[in-house]
Amino acid sequence: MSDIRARFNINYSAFKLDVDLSLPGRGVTALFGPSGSGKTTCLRAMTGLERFAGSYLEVNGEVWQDDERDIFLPTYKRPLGYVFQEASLFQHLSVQRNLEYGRRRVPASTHQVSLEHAVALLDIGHLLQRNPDKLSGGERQRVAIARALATSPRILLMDEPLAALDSKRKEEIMPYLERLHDELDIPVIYVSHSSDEVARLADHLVLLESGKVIAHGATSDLMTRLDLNFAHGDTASALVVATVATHDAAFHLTSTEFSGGQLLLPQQAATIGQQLRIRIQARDVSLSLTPQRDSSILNIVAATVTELSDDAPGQVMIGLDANGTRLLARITRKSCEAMRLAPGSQVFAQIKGIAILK
Ligand SMILES: Nc1ncnc2c1ncn2[C@@H]1O[C@H](COP(=O)(O)OP(=O)(O)OP(=O)(O)O)[C@@H](O)[C@H]1O
Repeated sequence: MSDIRARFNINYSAFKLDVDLSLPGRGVTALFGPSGSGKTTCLRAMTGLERFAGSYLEVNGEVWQDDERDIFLPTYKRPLGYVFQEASLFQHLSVQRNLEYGRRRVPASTHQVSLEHAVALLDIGHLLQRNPDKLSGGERQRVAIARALATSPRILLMDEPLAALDSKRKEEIMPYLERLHDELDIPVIYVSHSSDEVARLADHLVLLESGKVIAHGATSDLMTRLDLNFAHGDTASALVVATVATHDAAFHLTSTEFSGGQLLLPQQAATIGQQLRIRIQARDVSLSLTPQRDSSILNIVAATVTELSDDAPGQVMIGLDANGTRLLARITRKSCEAMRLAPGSQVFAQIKGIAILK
Protein backbone atom coordinates (compact mmCIF):
# COMPACT_ATOMS: atom_id res chain seq x y z
CA MET A 1 0.00 0.00 0.00
CA SER A 2 1.39 3.39 -0.92
CA ASP A 3 1.16 6.10 1.68
CA ILE A 4 1.06 9.25 -0.42
CA ARG A 5 -1.13 9.34 -3.50
CA ALA A 6 -0.99 12.47 -5.62
CA ARG A 7 -2.83 12.89 -8.88
CA PHE A 8 -2.76 16.31 -10.49
CA ASN A 9 -3.84 17.40 -13.90
CA ILE A 10 -3.04 21.06 -14.25
CA ASN A 11 -3.51 23.13 -17.39
CA TYR A 12 -1.83 26.51 -17.59
CA SER A 13 -1.92 28.25 -20.95
CA ALA A 14 1.64 27.28 -21.84
CA PHE A 15 2.26 24.34 -19.51
CA LYS A 16 0.54 21.12 -18.57
CA LEU A 17 1.33 19.02 -15.49
CA ASP A 18 0.03 15.49 -15.55
CA VAL A 19 1.23 13.33 -12.67
CA ASP A 20 -0.15 10.29 -10.90
CA LEU A 21 2.18 9.30 -8.09
CA SER A 22 2.25 6.67 -5.38
CA LEU A 23 4.99 7.58 -2.93
CA PRO A 24 6.28 6.06 0.29
CA GLY A 25 4.80 7.66 3.41
CA ARG A 26 8.17 8.01 5.08
CA GLY A 27 11.67 9.12 4.23
CA VAL A 28 12.69 11.76 1.72
CA THR A 29 11.27 11.81 -1.81
CA ALA A 30 13.05 14.17 -4.19
CA LEU A 31 11.24 15.81 -7.11
CA PHE A 32 14.03 16.32 -9.61
CA GLY A 33 13.96 17.86 -13.04
CA PRO A 34 15.13 20.78 -15.17
CA SER A 35 13.89 24.31 -14.68
CA GLY A 36 10.25 24.57 -15.74
CA SER A 37 9.55 20.83 -15.49
CA GLY A 38 6.76 21.40 -12.93
CA LYS A 39 8.38 20.62 -9.58
CA THR A 40 7.09 23.69 -7.76
CA THR A 41 3.70 23.43 -9.44
CA CYS A 42 3.42 19.89 -8.08
CA LEU A 43 4.37 21.02 -4.57
CA ARG A 44 1.95 23.97 -4.68
CA ALA A 45 -0.85 21.65 -5.76
CA MET A 46 -0.21 19.62 -2.59
CA THR A 47 -0.64 22.72 -0.44
CA GLY A 48 -4.09 23.43 -1.83
CA LEU A 49 -3.15 27.08 -2.50
CA GLU A 50 -4.89 26.65 -5.82
CA ARG A 51 -7.63 24.17 -6.57
CA PHE A 52 -7.15 22.15 -9.71
CA ALA A 53 -10.07 20.10 -10.99
CA GLY A 54 -9.73 16.32 -11.16
CA SER A 55 -7.07 16.12 -8.44
CA TYR A 56 -6.56 13.60 -5.70
CA LEU A 57 -4.24 13.82 -2.71
CA GLU A 58 -3.99 11.40 0.17
CA VAL A 59 -1.33 11.62 2.88
CA ASN A 60 -0.86 8.64 5.16
CA GLY A 61 -4.52 7.69 5.24
CA GLU A 62 -6.01 11.21 5.19
CA VAL A 63 -7.67 12.38 2.01
CA TRP A 64 -6.98 16.10 1.52
CA GLN A 65 -8.49 16.36 -1.92
CA ASP A 66 -10.75 14.14 -3.96
CA ASP A 67 -12.69 16.02 -6.58
CA GLU A 68 -14.87 13.03 -7.41
CA ARG A 69 -16.20 13.15 -3.85
CA ASP A 70 -15.99 16.95 -3.66
CA ILE A 71 -13.42 16.81 -0.86
CA PHE A 72 -11.06 19.77 -0.65
CA LEU A 73 -9.23 20.69 2.51
CA PRO A 74 -8.23 24.37 2.38
CA THR A 75 -4.54 25.10 2.92
CA TYR A 76 -4.91 26.30 6.52
CA LYS A 77 -6.48 22.97 7.48
CA ARG A 78 -3.74 20.86 5.88
CA PRO A 79 -1.19 19.77 8.48
CA LEU A 80 1.82 20.47 6.28
CA GLY A 81 5.09 22.33 6.65
CA TYR A 82 6.45 24.32 3.72
CA VAL A 83 10.03 25.52 3.44
CA PHE A 84 10.83 27.89 0.59
CA GLN A 85 14.08 28.69 -1.19
CA GLU A 86 14.45 31.80 0.94
CA ALA A 87 13.26 31.68 4.51
CA SER A 88 10.17 33.84 4.88
CA LEU A 89 10.49 34.86 8.53
CA PHE A 90 8.81 37.82 10.18
CA GLN A 91 11.62 40.37 10.36
CA HIS A 92 10.16 42.27 13.33
CA LEU A 93 9.83 39.15 15.50
CA SER A 94 12.61 37.31 17.32
CA VAL A 95 13.43 33.75 16.29
CA GLN A 96 11.54 32.52 19.38
CA ARG A 97 8.45 34.54 18.38
CA ASN A 98 8.68 33.30 14.82
CA LEU A 99 8.66 29.73 16.09
CA GLU A 100 5.76 30.36 18.44
CA TYR A 101 3.78 32.10 15.71
CA GLY A 102 3.96 29.04 13.46
CA ARG A 103 3.03 26.75 16.31
CA ARG A 104 -0.02 28.75 17.36
CA ARG A 105 -1.50 28.11 13.94
CA VAL A 106 -2.29 24.51 14.88
CA PRO A 107 -4.36 23.16 17.79
CA ALA A 108 -2.28 22.11 20.82
CA SER A 109 -3.89 18.65 20.71
CA THR A 110 -2.09 17.91 17.43
CA HIS A 111 1.39 18.94 18.66
CA GLN A 112 3.69 15.96 18.25
CA VAL A 113 7.05 17.69 17.82
CA SER A 114 7.84 19.87 20.85
CA LEU A 115 9.30 23.32 20.28
CA GLU A 116 12.37 22.22 22.26
CA HIS A 117 12.85 19.22 20.01
CA ALA A 118 12.63 21.34 16.85
CA VAL A 119 15.10 23.85 18.34
CA ALA A 120 17.50 21.09 19.36
CA LEU A 121 17.27 19.28 16.01
CA LEU A 122 18.21 22.41 14.09
CA ASP A 123 20.61 23.60 16.82
CA ILE A 124 19.21 27.12 17.03
CA GLY A 125 18.91 27.47 20.83
CA HIS A 126 21.56 30.23 20.86
CA LEU A 127 19.65 32.22 18.21
CA LEU A 128 16.25 32.41 19.89
CA GLN A 129 16.44 36.04 21.01
CA ARG A 130 17.86 37.38 17.74
CA ASN A 131 15.89 38.98 14.96
CA PRO A 132 16.08 37.37 11.51
CA ASP A 133 18.12 40.26 10.04
CA LYS A 134 20.95 39.27 12.42
CA LEU A 135 21.15 35.72 11.06
CA SER A 136 23.17 34.22 8.22
CA GLY A 137 21.28 32.69 5.27
CA GLY A 138 21.94 29.18 6.58
CA GLU A 139 20.76 30.09 10.09
CA ARG A 140 17.60 31.68 8.69
CA GLN A 141 16.87 28.53 6.76
CA ARG A 142 17.39 26.39 9.88
CA VAL A 143 14.89 28.59 11.73
CA ALA A 144 12.43 28.26 8.84
CA ILE A 145 12.74 24.47 8.98
CA ALA A 146 12.32 24.43 12.78
CA ARG A 147 9.25 26.66 12.43
CA ALA A 148 7.73 24.25 9.92
CA LEU A 149 8.50 21.26 12.16
CA ALA A 150 7.10 22.91 15.28
CA THR A 151 3.65 22.79 13.67
CA SER A 152 3.88 18.95 13.77
CA PRO A 153 3.18 18.55 10.07
CA ARG A 154 2.06 15.23 8.58
CA ILE A 155 4.25 16.06 5.61
CA LEU A 156 7.11 18.51 5.04
CA LEU A 157 7.34 20.16 1.62
CA MET A 158 10.72 21.70 0.82
CA ASP A 159 11.22 23.75 -2.33
CA GLU A 160 14.96 23.94 -3.06
CA PRO A 161 15.75 24.90 0.53
CA LEU A 162 19.48 25.19 -0.20
CA ALA A 163 19.33 26.94 -3.57
CA ALA A 164 19.87 30.44 -2.20
CA LEU A 165 22.90 29.43 -0.13
CA ASP A 166 26.56 29.36 -1.18
CA SER A 167 28.33 26.01 -1.14
CA LYS A 168 29.85 26.55 2.32
CA ARG A 169 26.42 27.27 3.84
CA LYS A 170 24.94 24.31 1.96
CA GLU A 171 27.51 22.05 3.59
CA GLU A 172 26.67 23.56 6.98
CA ILE A 173 22.98 22.88 6.71
CA MET A 174 23.14 19.43 5.12
CA PRO A 175 23.78 17.55 8.40
CA TYR A 176 20.60 19.09 9.85
CA LEU A 177 18.57 17.86 6.91
CA GLU A 178 20.11 14.43 7.37
CA ARG A 179 19.19 14.54 11.03
CA LEU A 180 15.54 15.26 10.17
CA HIS A 181 15.59 12.23 7.98
CA ASP A 182 17.08 10.01 10.67
CA GLU A 183 15.18 11.22 13.70
CA LEU A 184 11.71 12.21 12.54
CA ASP A 185 9.03 10.09 11.06
CA ILE A 186 7.63 12.85 8.83
CA PRO A 187 7.69 12.25 5.08
CA VAL A 188 9.54 14.96 3.17
CA ILE A 189 8.95 15.96 -0.44
CA TYR A 190 12.12 17.74 -1.51
CA VAL A 191 12.34 19.75 -4.73
CA SER A 192 15.84 19.99 -6.12
CA HIS A 193 17.82 20.21 -9.29
CA SER A 194 21.09 19.23 -7.63
CA SER A 195 22.10 15.62 -8.09
CA ASP A 196 24.44 16.01 -5.08
CA GLU A 197 21.54 16.84 -2.78
CA VAL A 198 19.47 14.02 -4.21
CA ALA A 199 22.28 11.50 -3.68
CA ARG A 200 22.79 12.62 -0.10
CA LEU A 201 19.24 13.02 1.08
CA ALA A 202 16.68 11.20 -1.01
CA ASP A 203 15.49 7.63 -0.51
CA HIS A 204 13.07 7.92 -3.36
CA LEU A 205 13.29 9.92 -6.54
CA VAL A 206 10.72 11.27 -8.98
CA LEU A 207 12.12 12.52 -12.28
CA LEU A 208 9.99 15.17 -13.94
CA GLU A 209 10.29 16.46 -17.49
CA SER A 210 7.87 18.86 -19.19
CA GLY A 211 5.19 18.20 -16.58
CA LYS A 212 5.38 14.42 -16.82
CA VAL A 213 6.93 11.77 -14.58
CA ILE A 214 9.57 10.00 -16.64
CA ALA A 215 10.65 7.64 -13.86
CA HIS A 216 10.29 7.11 -10.15
CA GLY A 217 11.70 4.64 -7.69
CA ALA A 218 14.50 4.08 -5.18
CA THR A 219 17.23 6.71 -5.62
CA SER A 220 19.97 4.08 -5.85
CA ASP A 221 18.11 2.32 -8.71
CA LEU A 222 17.35 5.45 -10.73
CA MET A 223 20.86 6.85 -10.36
CA THR A 224 22.26 3.88 -12.23
CA ARG A 225 19.64 3.45 -14.96
CA LEU A 226 21.45 4.16 -18.19
CA ASP A 227 18.22 5.00 -20.04
CA LEU A 228 17.95 8.11 -17.84
CA ASN A 229 20.02 11.30 -18.17
CA PHE A 230 20.61 11.16 -14.44
CA ALA A 231 23.09 8.30 -14.96
CA HIS A 232 25.18 10.23 -17.50
CA GLY A 233 27.74 13.00 -17.50
CA ASP A 234 30.35 14.09 -15.03
CA THR A 235 28.29 13.66 -11.88
CA ALA A 236 26.89 10.20 -12.66
CA SER A 237 27.39 7.97 -9.67
CA ALA A 238 26.16 4.98 -7.72
CA LEU A 239 24.94 4.81 -4.14
CA VAL A 240 26.18 1.98 -1.99
CA VAL A 241 25.12 1.12 1.53
CA ALA A 242 28.02 -0.49 3.40
CA THR A 243 28.32 -1.77 6.97
CA VAL A 244 31.34 -0.89 9.11
CA ALA A 245 33.29 -4.09 9.86
CA THR A 246 36.63 -3.09 11.43
CA HIS A 247 38.92 -0.12 12.00
CA ASP A 248 42.61 -0.30 11.25
CA ALA A 249 44.21 2.39 13.41
CA ALA A 250 47.72 1.71 12.09
CA PHE A 251 46.76 2.54 8.50
CA HIS A 252 43.93 4.96 9.40
CA LEU A 253 41.42 2.89 7.48
CA THR A 254 37.90 1.64 8.10
CA SER A 255 36.86 -1.59 6.47
CA THR A 256 33.23 -1.87 5.37
CA GLU A 257 31.23 -4.65 3.77
CA PHE A 258 28.58 -4.50 1.08
CA SER A 259 26.97 -7.15 -1.13
CA GLY A 260 29.87 -6.97 -3.60
CA GLY A 261 32.61 -7.48 -1.00
CA GLN A 262 34.81 -5.15 0.99
CA LEU A 263 35.43 -1.41 0.70
CA LEU A 264 38.25 0.32 2.56
CA LEU A 265 37.62 3.94 3.52
CA PRO A 266 39.68 6.60 5.25
CA GLN A 267 39.14 5.97 8.96
CA GLN A 268 35.60 6.90 10.01
CA ALA A 269 34.25 7.87 13.40
CA ALA A 270 31.62 5.16 13.07
CA THR A 271 30.73 2.18 15.23
CA ILE A 272 31.08 -1.42 14.10
CA GLY A 273 27.84 -2.49 12.42
CA GLN A 274 26.87 1.08 11.50
CA GLN A 275 25.60 1.59 7.97
CA LEU A 276 27.24 4.22 5.79
CA ARG A 277 25.80 5.74 2.66
CA ILE A 278 28.55 5.95 0.09
CA ARG A 279 28.68 7.60 -3.31
CA ILE A 280 30.96 6.23 -6.01
CA GLN A 281 31.33 8.44 -9.07
CA ALA A 282 31.39 6.71 -12.44
CA ARG A 283 34.47 8.70 -13.43
CA ASP A 284 36.34 7.28 -10.40
CA VAL A 285 35.85 3.68 -11.49
CA SER A 286 38.14 1.99 -14.02
CA LEU A 287 37.84 -1.60 -15.22
CA SER A 288 40.20 -4.48 -15.80
CA LEU A 289 39.67 -8.04 -16.98
CA THR A 290 41.96 -9.52 -14.34
CA PRO A 291 42.37 -8.42 -10.72
CA GLN A 292 45.33 -6.03 -10.52
CA ARG A 293 47.49 -7.21 -7.65
CA ASP A 294 50.29 -4.73 -8.23
CA SER A 295 48.17 -1.60 -8.10
CA SER A 296 47.98 1.13 -5.46
CA ILE A 297 44.22 1.06 -5.66
CA LEU A 298 42.80 -0.50 -2.50
CA ASN A 299 39.26 -1.13 -3.60
CA ILE A 300 38.84 -3.70 -6.34
CA VAL A 301 35.45 -5.35 -6.71
CA ALA A 302 34.38 -8.22 -8.98
CA ALA A 303 31.37 -7.29 -11.11
CA THR A 304 29.37 -8.23 -14.19
CA VAL A 305 28.67 -5.77 -17.00
CA THR A 306 24.90 -5.35 -17.32
CA GLU A 307 24.60 -2.60 -19.93
CA LEU A 308 26.60 -0.09 -21.94
CA SER A 309 25.58 3.29 -23.23
CA ASP A 310 27.26 6.18 -25.03
CA ASP A 311 28.14 9.06 -22.78
CA ALA A 312 30.23 12.10 -23.75
CA PRO A 313 32.02 11.80 -27.13
CA GLY A 314 34.59 9.02 -26.85
CA GLN A 315 33.22 7.93 -23.46
CA VAL A 316 31.03 4.98 -22.56
CA MET A 317 28.98 4.53 -19.39
CA ILE A 318 29.05 0.95 -18.16
CA GLY A 319 26.41 -0.44 -15.80
CA LEU A 320 27.80 -3.05 -13.41
CA ASP A 321 26.32 -5.54 -10.98
CA ALA A 322 28.50 -6.35 -7.97
CA ASN A 323 26.56 -9.24 -6.49
CA GLY A 324 23.34 -7.23 -6.24
CA THR A 325 24.78 -3.72 -5.89
CA ARG A 326 24.67 -1.49 -8.96
CA LEU A 327 27.81 0.47 -9.86
CA LEU A 328 28.71 2.71 -12.79
CA ALA A 329 32.04 3.08 -14.59
CA ARG A 330 32.80 5.70 -17.22
CA ILE A 331 35.62 4.63 -19.49
CA THR A 332 36.83 5.54 -22.96
CA ARG A 333 35.27 3.95 -26.03
CA LYS A 334 38.78 2.89 -27.03
CA SER A 335 39.24 0.87 -23.80
CA CYS A 336 35.74 -0.53 -24.06
CA GLU A 337 36.46 -1.88 -27.55
CA ALA A 338 39.95 -3.13 -26.64
CA MET A 339 38.48 -5.07 -23.69
CA ARG A 340 35.55 -6.27 -25.86
CA LEU A 341 33.09 -5.41 -23.12
CA ALA A 342 29.51 -6.56 -23.56
CA PRO A 343 26.62 -7.43 -21.25
CA GLY A 344 27.72 -10.47 -19.25
CA SER A 345 31.45 -9.63 -19.29
CA GLN A 346 33.15 -10.39 -15.97
CA VAL A 347 35.31 -7.47 -14.85
CA PHE A 348 37.10 -6.01 -11.86
CA ALA A 349 36.02 -2.50 -10.90
CA GLN A 350 38.90 -0.44 -9.52
CA ILE A 351 37.49 2.28 -7.34
CA LYS A 352 39.75 5.31 -7.02
CA GLY A 353 37.57 7.60 -4.99
CA ILE A 354 34.73 7.18 -2.54
CA ALA A 355 32.58 9.90 -0.98
CA ILE A 356 31.02 9.08 2.36
CA LEU A 357 27.68 10.81 2.41
CA LYS A 358 26.85 9.83 5.99
N1 LIG B 1 0.26 30.31 -12.04
C1 LIG B 1 0.78 29.98 -13.22
N2 LIG B 1 0.17 30.32 -14.37
C2 LIG B 1 0.67 29.97 -15.56
N3 LIG B 1 1.81 29.26 -15.74
C3 LIG B 1 2.48 28.89 -14.62
C4 LIG B 1 2.00 29.24 -13.33
N4 LIG B 1 2.87 28.73 -12.41
C5 LIG B 1 3.84 28.11 -13.12
N5 LIG B 1 3.61 28.20 -14.44
C6 LIG B 1 4.44 27.61 -15.51
O1 LIG B 1 4.54 26.23 -15.28
C7 LIG B 1 5.82 25.75 -15.67
C8 LIG B 1 6.44 24.94 -14.55
O2 LIG B 1 6.82 25.79 -13.51
P1 LIG B 1 7.42 25.26 -12.14
O3 LIG B 1 7.72 26.47 -11.31
O4 LIG B 1 6.52 24.24 -11.57
O5 LIG B 1 8.76 24.56 -12.63
P2 LIG B 1 10.00 24.05 -11.77
O6 LIG B 1 10.31 22.69 -12.26
O7 LIG B 1 9.70 24.19 -10.32
O8 LIG B 1 11.13 25.06 -12.23
P3 LIG B 1 12.37 25.72 -11.42
O9 LIG B 1 13.36 24.63 -11.19
O10 LIG B 1 12.86 26.76 -12.37
O11 LIG B 1 11.82 26.30 -10.14
C9 LIG B 1 6.63 26.96 -16.07
O12 LIG B 1 6.66 27.02 -17.47
C10 LIG B 1 5.87 28.11 -15.48
O13 LIG B 1 6.02 29.27 -16.28
